[in-house]
Amino acid sequence: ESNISRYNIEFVELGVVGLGEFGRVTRCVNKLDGCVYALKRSLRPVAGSAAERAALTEVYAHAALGKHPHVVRYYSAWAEDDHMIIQNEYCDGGSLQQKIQNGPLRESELLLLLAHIADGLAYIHSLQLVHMDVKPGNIFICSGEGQPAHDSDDGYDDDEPQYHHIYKIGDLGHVTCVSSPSVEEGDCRYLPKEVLQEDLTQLTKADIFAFGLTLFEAGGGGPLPKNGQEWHDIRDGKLPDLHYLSREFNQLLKKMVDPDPSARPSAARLRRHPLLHPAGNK
Ligand SMILES: Cn1cc(CCO)c2c3c(c(-c4ccccc4Cl)cc21)C(=O)NC3=O
Repeated sequence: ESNISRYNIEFVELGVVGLGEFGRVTRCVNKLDGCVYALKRSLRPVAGSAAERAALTEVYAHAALGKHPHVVRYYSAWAEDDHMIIQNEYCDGGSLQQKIQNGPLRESELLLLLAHIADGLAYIHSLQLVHMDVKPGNIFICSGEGQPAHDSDDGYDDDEPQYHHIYKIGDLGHVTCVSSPSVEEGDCRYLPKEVLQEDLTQLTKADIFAFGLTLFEAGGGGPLPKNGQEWHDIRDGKLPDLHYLSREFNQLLKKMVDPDPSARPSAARLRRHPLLHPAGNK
């Protein structure tokens, strides 16, 4: 282990924000620009392995996706000491999975999540790419704290930080192109039946399915089954109602997880959904 690593030269570790078989994610400040980043450090995958392809796909996807307000931003990636390191935007509000652990989101919050992630997915799909691992653990929250939402002379006291958090899609390790012959399956709890059956003809709708179950779980419908009869019931369109949510929202969730991928709304359609434009309903 040489300690002249770029990681140690350019960054100071502030804390660990994630640990897993994938490696470890730390919150680091870059000594040069003074900004805080999330750095994932994982064992360098074996040359020629699926893990190496996934690691390269992740970096290619980040480079191709560039900057978007609802996709976690990529800054750099490098290899050292037998490890792979990717430097991304640090989202200070934790993941949606962590937020759900404190209780389900109310409908107004679910609509913000719907608007932001539909926007991010529409962008990814517009580049002929698909995420393939949409789930609460891969959606991160930026508090957006401090940026005054108003200009200075509108009567709001400026020292009051404005809280309006932003949801972003992260972890592009399963990204592939819509016409890809091969797919690295994501988390089976969010996987639609057609992908399991190797029907890869409508991959953007697999992201919509996973996003529908993500919203269902965020609305208190979890925990989701990994297999068995309950898993199949959901794929047969039997998604339980969430009684404290509106009928329209429940109908939308059912459309997003429809057994027929063609019946699911595209991300672009979701962005225009009446639930997101109440004024238009009058
Ligand atoms: C576990 N974990 C916790 C966080 C911080 C949430 O407040 C986190 C982040 C990322 C990632 C991440 C995911 C996949 C690939 C690379 C990274 Cl850095 C993982 C993260 C990432 O890209 N940006 C993050 O904030």
